[in-house]
Amino acid sequence: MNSSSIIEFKNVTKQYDNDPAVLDNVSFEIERGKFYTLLGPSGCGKTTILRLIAGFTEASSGDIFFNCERINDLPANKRQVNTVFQDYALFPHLNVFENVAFGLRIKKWKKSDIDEKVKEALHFVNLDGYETREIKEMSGGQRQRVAIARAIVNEPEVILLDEPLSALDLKLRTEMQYELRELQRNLGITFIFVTHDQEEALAMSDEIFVLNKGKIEQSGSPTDIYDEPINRFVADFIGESNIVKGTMVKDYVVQFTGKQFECVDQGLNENEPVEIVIRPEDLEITTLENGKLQVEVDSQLFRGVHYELSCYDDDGNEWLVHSTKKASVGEKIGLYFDPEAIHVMRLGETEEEFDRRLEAYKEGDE
Ligand SMILES: Nc1ncnc2c1ncn2[C@@H]1O[C@H](COP(=O)(O)OP(=O)(O)OP(=O)(O)O)[C@@H](O)[C@H]1O
Repeated sequence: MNSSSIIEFKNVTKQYDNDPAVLDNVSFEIERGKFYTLLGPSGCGKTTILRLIAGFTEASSGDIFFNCERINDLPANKRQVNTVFQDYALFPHLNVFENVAFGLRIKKWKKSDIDEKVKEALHFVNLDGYETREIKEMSGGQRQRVAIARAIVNEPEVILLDEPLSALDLKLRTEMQYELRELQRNLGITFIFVTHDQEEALAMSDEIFVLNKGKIEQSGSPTDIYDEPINRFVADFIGESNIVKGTMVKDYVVQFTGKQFECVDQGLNENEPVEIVIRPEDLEITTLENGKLQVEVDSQLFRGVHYELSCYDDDGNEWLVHSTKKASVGEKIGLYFDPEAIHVMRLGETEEEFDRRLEAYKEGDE
């Protein structure tokens, strides 16, 4: 275990009865003081990972470490973690102060210490002066803050947050994203946040784990995951993408749609079949002659900041384009892109193989 790691999963599997594994031989490390996000579609196992860390459920096999100690058999109340649930799980009959103080009262803290700690926690979440308010008199965003205050008052080493923003409307949700991120930086506590919203994950995290069907497909920083998705699932799940089949002709040359293009990838085999990702915002509308691809515009929507065009090439591949320029439906246009805009994905590449290739690519960049 790395010395900066606080949690480690080693080959952890979770299975209910004879059903397929909900988590399938999952291994990862969580470093102290960072903001992690578990991202993936419904049912992929995100909450199960949180429950295993919190001690609300047991692993079927594998080892879970906390500060280098194996904690598989440690009861939930002995673990240095607190959970903020999706519905906040506040006590409706207690006021704000008592909700936050609850854990400290159970630990039989002195009244004066409780007063001080609760005030401090409420200050951290911008709820000074709300001590005597009833929970039912609080808005969704305020309830969320009470739930966070209740988690931080125990000074856990790790806070687990299970879709804590999903009940909020879009504007409040965006505000709370900033606040949560700020709070995590100020507290320096490790946050493990669960969401199925990729934009939220990209905006908030130091590290993202992308999960699918009980496995981690890819882990890395938001930019690594967005710019260099390991496979079709990650590319599709994180933002919109154009994905086509191609062939790596040789280092720095890739072929797709029957043409060869300069790219920045190297280290793959000659003539290896690959998949190509180009993000819609990396495609520029230009004249037919100046385009690297020639397409016909099938539909166009105004999205406020940009136009979203759906276009087709002669082979029937769809190309999504996000552009501040507009075109006309039925018009034939050219699409231009830089070599850096082409992301090459190896078919069936493991995360280790991919990481080695990403490192080599980054070193070549420096
Ligand atoms: N107690 C249980 N018994 C049987 N199956 C369970 C149990 N708890 C969870 N599961 C199954 O485990 C799988 C993963 O569930 P989990 O709650 O971890 O997913 P999730 O990624 O958090 O999904 P969501 O975003 O919908 O909350 C699901 O298929 C779920 O039905």
